[in-house]
Amino acid sequence: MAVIPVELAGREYEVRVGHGLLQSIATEAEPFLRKRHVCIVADINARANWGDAVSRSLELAGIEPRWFDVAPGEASKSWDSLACLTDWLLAQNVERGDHVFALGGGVVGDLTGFACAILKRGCGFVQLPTTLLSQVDSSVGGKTAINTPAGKNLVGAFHQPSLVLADLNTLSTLPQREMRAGYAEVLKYGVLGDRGFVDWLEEHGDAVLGMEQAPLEEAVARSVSAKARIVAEDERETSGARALLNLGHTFGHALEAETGFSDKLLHGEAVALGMVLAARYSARCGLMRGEDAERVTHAVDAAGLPAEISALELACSGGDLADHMQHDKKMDAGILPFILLRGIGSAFLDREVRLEDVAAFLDEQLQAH
Ligand SMILES: NC(=O)c1ccc[n+]([C@@H]2O[C@H](COP(=O)([O-])OP(=O)(O)OC[C@H]3O[C@@H](n4cnc5c(N)ncnc54)[C@H](O)[C@@H]3O)[C@@H](O)[C@H]2O)c1
Ligand SMILES: O=C(O)C(=O)C[C@@H](O)[C@H](O)[C@H](O)COP(=O)(O)O
Ligand SMILES: [Zn+2]
Repeated sequence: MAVIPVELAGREYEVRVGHGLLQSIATEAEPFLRKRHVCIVADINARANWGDAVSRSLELAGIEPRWFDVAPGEASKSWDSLACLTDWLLAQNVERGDHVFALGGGVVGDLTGFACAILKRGCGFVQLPTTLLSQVDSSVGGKTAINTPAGKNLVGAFHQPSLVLADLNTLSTLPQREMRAGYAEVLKYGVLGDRGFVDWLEEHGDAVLGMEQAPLEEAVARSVSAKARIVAEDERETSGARALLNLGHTFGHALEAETGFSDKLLHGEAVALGMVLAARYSARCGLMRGEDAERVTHAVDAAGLPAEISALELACSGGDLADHMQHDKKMDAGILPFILLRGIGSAFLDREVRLEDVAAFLDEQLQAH
């Protein structure tokens, strides 16, 4: 098992990455189980596959699990779900000192984390991520949110979990498409700040996607360590360091909005395509060599992720996509900083980008091929 600390000003929590953590959850999470029952917010597919293991461990320790089911999909990151969940948590008499557990992917983690941020002005929570994406990214760092019709994650809070248990066994039931989507965020850590990790993924990516034990554990642990380092440096995305984790997301969130947060494009797929667009735009601006942009495109394509926006056959213009970007949370005094690349492993925040130029670039990309 790998144990990665997330060190914040004055506090710290652990991300544990390993096999079989859920079947000993009562021991792993013992300090956060202070009553004879615990509230668990669960994605229904995660619960169907892994709920019994969790229940068994808790019940053996004399703790009753109380379940709140969440339907799969982005639609659950909504005001309606948040209202139902907070009402249910209140009905369970959750107190500020209690911990609510989130079992599932990023949707359940983001929704539960936000509910816990506002419940009685803040109660504890523990992340039990069951998708590759949530293990390497969303369960760590305390960004919690729901979507609104105006865009992605537009209402939320920073609220850190007290513990993250990433049980790699849970990935054995994850559909391959979801594995690939999570792999996009793994690749992101390399492209934004660790060229050596990109080299490693080029060699071991297939083994990671094939869920071979050692490479999978290494990929998850390296990703979590990269995220923990950045979050420790800039917990609330104020200095610019954390904004680099948004590589591919300015494009990606616009694509998710344009496709209605639907299954047509999963978050990880949008990020993969967004990374390709950020790399190509960087090359077009003369910031990065064209061959490095091609290398990013190839890494995305080789993982079975979408690399060409034209293939989505969107009925929109570059300007429409740029309009979605107006809601981006990085927008500052009318300027939207973009995360661009000087090379693989060298992302930076560019405040000089003109949205009209991005729109023109996207028009070219929408028509290419
Ligand atoms: N807070 C953050 O820092 C952060 C970071 C990255 C992404 N996100 C958010 O995370 C969300 C995407 O998360 P995701 O990719 O985990 O998607 P998800 O939560 O929608 O889960 C993906 C699918 O996998 C199923 N599933 C989950 N675990 C399973 C398992 N073990 N076996 C079988 N099926 C399982 C779910 O039912 C769902 O259909 C997006 O909303 C994104 O915005 C947040
Ligand atoms: O943790 C972060 O910081 C990230 O940016 C991680 C992203 O992968 C994640 O999708 C995040 O939710 C996007 O943040 P947002 O602030 O653009 O909503
Ligand atoms: Zn993301």
